[in-house]
Amino acid sequence: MIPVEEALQRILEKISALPEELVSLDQARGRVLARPVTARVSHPPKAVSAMDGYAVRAADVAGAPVELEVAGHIAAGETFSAELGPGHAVRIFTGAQLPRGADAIVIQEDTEEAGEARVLVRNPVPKGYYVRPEGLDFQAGDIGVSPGKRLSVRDVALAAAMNVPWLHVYRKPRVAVLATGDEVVMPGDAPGPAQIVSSNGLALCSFIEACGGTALNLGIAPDNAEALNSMISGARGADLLVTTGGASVGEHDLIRSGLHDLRMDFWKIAMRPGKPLLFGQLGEVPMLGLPGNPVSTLVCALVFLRPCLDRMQGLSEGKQKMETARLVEGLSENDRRQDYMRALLEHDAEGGLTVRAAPRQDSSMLSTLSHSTALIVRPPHDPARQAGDAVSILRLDNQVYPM
Ligand SMILES: Nc1nc2c(c(=O)[nH]1)N[C@H]1C(S)=C(S)[C@@H](COP(=O)(O)OP(=O)(O)OC[C@H]3O[C@@H](n4cnc5c(N)ncnc54)[C@H](O)[C@@H]3O)O[C@H]1N2
Ligand code: MOO
Repeated sequence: MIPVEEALQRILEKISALPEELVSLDQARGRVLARPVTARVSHPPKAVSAMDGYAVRAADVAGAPVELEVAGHIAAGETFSAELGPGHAVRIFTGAQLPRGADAIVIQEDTEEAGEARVLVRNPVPKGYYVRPEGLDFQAGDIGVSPGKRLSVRDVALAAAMNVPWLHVYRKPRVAVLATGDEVVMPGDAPGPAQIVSSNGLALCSFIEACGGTALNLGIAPDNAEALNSMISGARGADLLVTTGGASVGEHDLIRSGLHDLRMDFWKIAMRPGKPLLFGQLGEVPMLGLPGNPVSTLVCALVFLRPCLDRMQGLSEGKQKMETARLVEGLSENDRRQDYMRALLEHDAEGGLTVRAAPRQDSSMLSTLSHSTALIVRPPHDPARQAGDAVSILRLDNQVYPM
């Protein structure tokens, strides 16, 4: 059994960033940027008013109250060619460009009409008051978003404002998913008397999509080598193949022994759940063989599949972010497998983070996994722990990237 860290390293050695492609902005959210977003315009392109009111010279209203002559009217989108002379104001609206000579805005609430084309300004305003100077937000040539970032809605908004309608992003990883086993049927089908419903195929597809990949669901292969080889050939051309089930030692477990084109790198790791994990290459396609127990499949997806998807998309992260929490109840000594225990996060009276392991850790129990908010990660041979001891945890609520 090889350690988890070594297994991850050996997997990642075989995974690299996919080529770039160009996408339109409306397809860009959630993709990982491959080249910088560089502003093609400045924002605002010229100084503009931040309020509805009057553009003035601050020096003219220094002795307010004072009356000014209204020399014109500028709405957003209009330009005003004349220069604002001393003793004059121009009626202006939010987003409209300031006339030359104006250096401040008086909001309309602080004015009064004073006859035909005249306005009374009640109070003085400083230079620059309610003026958005040219390039306040960004200047043409500024870098808005740097490569290697997964694009948020805010990044898309910024790229749009920078007038960059197409972005270079890494291609989405295409990941083929094959579930195996005579005992599992597709969700929605009626299970036979000794059958259960397959959760793993759909769970993996949904995990892959949530991590920014495209899942190719190859269905469920029965436990016979011919059908398995035929169905798995559907993964040709994918960037990665993930199987679930059939990875262990039983005579119906065919993933390790029954695949014609498999070149195995390693099998079996010091991890619970997830011991029979397999990694290799099926033809040209890297292949991750996950154990069939549903919790094992998903914990392995978090620990191994997620870093692969990140790397293929050009993200440098990849490593899971560990935190610490104090145990609510003690734990007995760990054996030689790194343990990922399903658990609930809580807070103590002082607001400190605490964690409580689920009473049953059976790797078939999806209900426990679904209700858990964290995994307690215990290294091999971790000694017995008492209530109050600090342990490492992985949060389950923020492991998949925020939408
Ligand atoms: N003698 C031994 N038996 C087992 C060992 C071992 O070392 N020696 N390892 C155990 C461990 S740990 C695990 S994990 C499982 C993994 O076995 P497989 O990867 O071969 O998976 P299966 O045997 O096919 O299935 C295990 C379990 O999961 C259920 N399953 C399978 N596919 C799905 C699916 N798509 N959706 C939901 N549930 C699924 C299946 O019905 C079994 O209950 O092996 C242990 N045995
Ligand atoms: O390692 Mo298995 O994945 O414990 O249940």
